Amino acid sequence: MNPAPLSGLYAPSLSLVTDLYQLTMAYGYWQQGMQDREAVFHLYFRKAPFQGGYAVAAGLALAVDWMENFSFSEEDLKYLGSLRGSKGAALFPAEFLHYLRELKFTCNVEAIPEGTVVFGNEPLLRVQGPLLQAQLLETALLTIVNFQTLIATKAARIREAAGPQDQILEFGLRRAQGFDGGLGASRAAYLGGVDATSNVLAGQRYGIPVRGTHAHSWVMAFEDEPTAFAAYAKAFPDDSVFLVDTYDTLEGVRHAIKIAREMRANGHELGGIRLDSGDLAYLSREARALLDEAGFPKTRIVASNDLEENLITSLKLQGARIDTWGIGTQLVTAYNQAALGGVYKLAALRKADDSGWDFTLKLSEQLIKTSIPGILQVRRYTNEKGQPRADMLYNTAEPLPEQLTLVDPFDPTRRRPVRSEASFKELLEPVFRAGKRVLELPTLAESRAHAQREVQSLDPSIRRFLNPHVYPVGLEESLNTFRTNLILEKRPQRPA
Ligand SMILES: Nc1ncnc2c1ncn2[C@@H]1O[C@H](COP(=O)(O)OP(=O)(O)OP(=O)(O)O)[C@@H](O)[C@H]1O
Ligand SMILES: O=P(O)(O)OC[C@H]1O[C@H](OP(=O)(O)OP(=O)(O)O)[C@H](O)[C@@H]1O
Ligand SMILES: O=C(O)c1cccnc1
Repeated sequence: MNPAPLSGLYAPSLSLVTDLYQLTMAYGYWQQGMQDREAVFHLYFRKAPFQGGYAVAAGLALAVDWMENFSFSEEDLKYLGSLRGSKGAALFPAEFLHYLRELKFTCNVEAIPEGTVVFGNEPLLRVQGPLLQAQLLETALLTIVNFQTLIATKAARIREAAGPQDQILEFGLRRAQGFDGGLGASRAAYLGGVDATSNVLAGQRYGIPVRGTHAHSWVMAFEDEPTAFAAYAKAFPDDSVFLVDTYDTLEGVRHAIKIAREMRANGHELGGIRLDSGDLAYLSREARALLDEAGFPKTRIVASNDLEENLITSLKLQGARIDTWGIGTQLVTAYNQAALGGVYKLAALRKADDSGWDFTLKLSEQLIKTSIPGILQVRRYTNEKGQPRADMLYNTAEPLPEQLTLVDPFDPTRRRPVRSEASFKELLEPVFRAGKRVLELPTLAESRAHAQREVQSLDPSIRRFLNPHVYPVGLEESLNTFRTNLILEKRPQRPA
């Protein structure tokens, strides 16, 4: 299935999904005659979310869709034309609105494919093109990539805790940040490794398998629990999972077994039971024993109730017999980290006389917040098994030296020479050339499979939740020297 647009929820146009300042800057660039100066921006985050050791890149297909549809409709222009400054004059003059009407997307875009594991400071996207256009992409690209990457990473962590065999169902829509948050979260959660969603729109839109059980209200709507189970089994004789905790969980399991026997007599099998409260370790062990004794060793045990990766890990350590995890709130809201702080920074600007590049840098008191100049590529070095060993950021606008050395940008005394025979791949791939898409996008299921391979290829020390090992991401030495000199040049040198 083709990645369908997020558009549609908020018809008719999405090009106004932006912050006002992007448009005021665009007008200013146009007024200055700078609109077509070639610029390079990088989109990257600084720290992996959840105090983890990695992130799973996500959102590219949605970003591509948004960029392909980038244009201002008559309605958009009418609205922009109606905006007034504080003295009552039009914020944007008619000539500029006309310019926006005619504007065609002509940027070059490179991106790291969805599902790839990524680390702090690595550009997930690189946009090169006319300054005004590249600026106008900022907000939407960040909105898409920050949330998708955050949720895909959370899902990958939940997969890590559950292990490769267990089923993971995403149940979060009711707790999501609005319809769009729910839809986007279901997509990213699937990409990051869940098996199915209860979100029907996400199933329709993205081809994600839809699954579910039933609610307490179903049981409460009948005179007793066995009658409710029997009625559900009648409706879905081969697709029933009974929620057993409405009154008394283990009594509920016995009722489920009673109905499962009747189903079997009619040639059907109970799919599973669901536990949604109480001590899930104890109850799942007891439920497993009751089901096994009664001859239902294949009946699955689903658990839900505010679960997340650390709880799953703990339940497994406690010997829980849960094989299917229903995860809602904690996953779709990325409960313990509200947002990924990805940024979009200008890194190069063609000189006004077109004689070459000016590499640009955003200074900060904190070195981690000081940006990296250049037209960057990410090179991933791998070992003989294809496992990532270290990444190198380098400036593609400058020739690479013969002997490559990775330098830790936060501690230049930490350096690693690169063996000349080391295998590597370049992570940023061309997506748009002069506004035309040149990359065939993988399906969501393909990106999901890629994500699982990628996470598995990481050393367990980087995947663990508690104090993960820091994966080495270095600047190529000449880039690091260039950046340090640029920092020294830009930073005011105040006398002591
Ligand atoms: N064995 C366990 N070890 C650690 N945490 C558990 C265990 N069993 C359940 N939990 C978790 O404890 C948290 C608190 O559960 P809580 O007591 O609020 O729910 P409950 O009262 O059993 O059910 P509810 O309030 O939904 O009816 C939940 O996140 C649940 O997943
Ligand atoms: O706990 P989550 O991970 O968010 O998973 C989704 C929850 O949604 C459902 O119940 P709901 O929360 O509507 O009611 P309940 O808490 O009373 O079971 C379901 O039973 C889960 O408990
Ligand atoms: O199908 C389920 O069991 C389900 C769906 C949404 C939320 N909680 C549970």
